[in-house]
Amino acid sequence: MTHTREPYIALAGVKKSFRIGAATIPIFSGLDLSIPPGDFVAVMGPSGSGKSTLLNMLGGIDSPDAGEIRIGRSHLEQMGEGARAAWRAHSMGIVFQFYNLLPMLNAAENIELPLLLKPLGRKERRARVDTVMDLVGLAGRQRQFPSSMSGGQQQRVGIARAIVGDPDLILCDEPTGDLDRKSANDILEILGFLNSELRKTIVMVTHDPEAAAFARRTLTLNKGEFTEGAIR
Ligand SMILES: Nc1ncnc2c1ncn2[C@@H]1O[C@H](COP(=O)(O)OP(=O)(O)OP(=O)(O)O)[C@@H](O)[C@H]1O
Repeated sequence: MTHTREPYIALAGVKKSFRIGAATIPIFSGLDLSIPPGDFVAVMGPSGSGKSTLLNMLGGIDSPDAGEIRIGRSHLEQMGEGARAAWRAHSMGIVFQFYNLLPMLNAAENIELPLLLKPLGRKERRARVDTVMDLVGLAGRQRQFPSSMSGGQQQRVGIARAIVGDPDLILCDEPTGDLDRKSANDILEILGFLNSELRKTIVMVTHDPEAAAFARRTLTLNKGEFTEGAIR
């Protein structure tokens, strides 16, 4: 039996700049990154260093100007918008700082949303929603609306929605940025469980060194380059 040590996420020579009027603002001019399957990586770095831009490119929401972004067997930089949308629907889930829940839908309906893109019957969808709600500690709260939930509970809904399609990759953009310490740690423990028990690969952008300590590895992004470890 051969053991491959292929990275799960591989960025090579990624270039990205934004144009504002006549000015071009370079963000990355040759970014490399290698993340093995099943890792839990915290990405730190000063404001404006490109953390959200990186996450958007890993999620196939934004594309690089040049270079390669491979996730699993998929070369995102070679895909058109339609193929990337299909890849997003099957391969990754995103957890946002401010939850991004739809206020007119209850918890179960919010979590069910990504499944509506899949060929699943209503019964199967509801069974999967119940399973992930149990997993994040929201059993029995199916009919509760986001407006009546605490921040920590809303983020549990956000995580359940991210994992209901069973993606290999979870991207988190400041997932605890809106939470008190206790709720933040509860959320980070759930992410840790998803990583260690369900083998999800997690990339989490955070400003919080205590949050980063829950990851297996911390990278700091600064001036277009990664360095190993947290900001000192
Ligand atoms: N769509 C865009 N158009 C123009 N400039 C952009 C765009 N998106 C990001 N930028 C610029 O790119 C740089 C990196 O932004 P990004 O949001 O990725 O940084 P960040 O590290 O996530 O910052 P923060 O920690 O403040 O969230 C910033 O200078 C930002 O102004």
